[in-house]
Amino acid sequence: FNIFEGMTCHGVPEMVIVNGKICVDKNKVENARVVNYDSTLDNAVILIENGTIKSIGKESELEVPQNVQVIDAAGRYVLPGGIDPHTHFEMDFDGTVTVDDFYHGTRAAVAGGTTTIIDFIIPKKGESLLKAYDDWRRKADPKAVCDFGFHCAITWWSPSVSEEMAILCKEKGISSFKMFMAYKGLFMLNDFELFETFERIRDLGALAQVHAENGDIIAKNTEKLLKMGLTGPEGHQLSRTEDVEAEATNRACTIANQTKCPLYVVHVMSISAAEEISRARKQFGENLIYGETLAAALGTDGNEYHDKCWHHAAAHVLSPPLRPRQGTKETLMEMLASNVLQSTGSDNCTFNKEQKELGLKDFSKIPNGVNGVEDRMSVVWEKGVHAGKIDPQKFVAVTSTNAAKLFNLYPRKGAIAVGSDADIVIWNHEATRTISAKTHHHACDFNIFEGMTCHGVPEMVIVNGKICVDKNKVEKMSTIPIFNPQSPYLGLIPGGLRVGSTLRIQASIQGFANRCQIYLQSGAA
Ligand SMILES: C[C@@H](CNC(N)=O)C(=O)O
Ligand SMILES: [Zn+2]
Ligand SMILES: [Zn+2]
Repeated sequence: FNIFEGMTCHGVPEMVIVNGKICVDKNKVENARVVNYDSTLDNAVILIENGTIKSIGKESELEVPQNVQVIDAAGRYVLPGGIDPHTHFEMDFDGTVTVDDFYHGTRAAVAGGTTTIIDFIIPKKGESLLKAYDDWRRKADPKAVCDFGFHCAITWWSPSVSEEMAILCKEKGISSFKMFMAYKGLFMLNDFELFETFERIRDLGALAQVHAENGDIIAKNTEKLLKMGLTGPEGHQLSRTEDVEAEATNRACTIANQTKCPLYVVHVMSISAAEEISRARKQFGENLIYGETLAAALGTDGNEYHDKCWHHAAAHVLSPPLRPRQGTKETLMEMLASNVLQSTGSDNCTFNKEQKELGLKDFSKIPNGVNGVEDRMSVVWEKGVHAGKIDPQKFVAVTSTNAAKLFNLYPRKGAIAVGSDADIVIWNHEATRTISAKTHHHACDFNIFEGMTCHGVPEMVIVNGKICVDKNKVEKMSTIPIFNPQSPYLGLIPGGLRVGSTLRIQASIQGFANRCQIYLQSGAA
């Protein structure tokens, strides 16, 4: 009942800004060119209400409610918010912590057009996975300004780990586990353990991920190079050349095939490793093997390790390393175009100058990791769409939808569709931006894309229906909400089964059912 029923009033709030966040809950995007991974719709209108996409269509087909805030998207692409499936905010790496915490990291993500991130819970060897989960939630919940999910790393193996994996799947919505084949003594598992973790992951209906480098070869090479007196950052790449990454990629794909466990190879950094994935997908099936590359691998290369400035070279140290091989960036983009690789992450794992100096005398002590979560979308647009290698639909696939499908977020995330979350980017494909640590939103003091000019700028970023970045209109508004009061943790749909390149998602009873369409492969049970 409304006591003012039928009363007509002058004075309508067109925009309500709370703590710098435009909070009006009804938006209408018009004159939109809506691009999903499989379709493009011109002159479309999107109605958003309470954080969800209410309807999409031509103006004449829709009932536009009162006091709706109108956003004109004429001349722009309207894309699903980016999903970055690989970040490490506030992560302890061998005794030092990444400087991008969940506030700076998610703020940088949203500033660049990414509206969902999936970070990694990394238990120490011997540590309970459930305790590590709680630790990461304590870090993320109070600070994240966009939705987030988690993968969990398996850094040691025992019956208790196996047990806790099931609890993470069933009660916490974790549906992917990462094993390290490198970082000997810190995170690394041996082949016997890999085999058993893959079997467990298969039985849980989850997805295995690997960091594919041969950790034993790296350890021996590091010893040799340091003994020869080669301590600089160039030693990092020399200790783990492409073949060391390709060998482990091959081995992981073999174990996936032997155990029939679906595998997603993270941060594919070389042509050799990508070729292994191409072969494995042909030999073992495209439903079993998936691959991800990084903005870093698409936007820069291993020649940076020979820079005369030690800090510049050390700032580019991550694992697997950037490759000096001519044509690597272009080939990895072609592998995305031809669906040998399915997604792009950032592996955002940032350390400042003083932290990188831990390796001043020994390259193996340089904390591994670089930035990428803010610039990933623009780098992929510049090296992909603007370079004529992929079209806007494929851009959506590799920066958002494929990750949503692989990690059980689709169609809630990764689509502009009725019922999906209103995570939307208004993308100006003609505008350019020049990347710099002076203007980025990261907490770190270095940007590996410094000076790079990219076509493709997120002019407006809408997160769960709230305008969080608005480059053109409300200048004074803080570009990102101070923090998101309710915890935006995405309890992923547990136990999603992967059938083919789409997912058959078991609708969970926890209320996703009405949002989650069941995709049954033709002929699937
Ligand atoms: C530890 C983490 C980030 N660092 C990196 N990739 O060098 C990873 O290996 O993914
Ligand atoms: Zn890794
Ligand atoms: Zn990583």
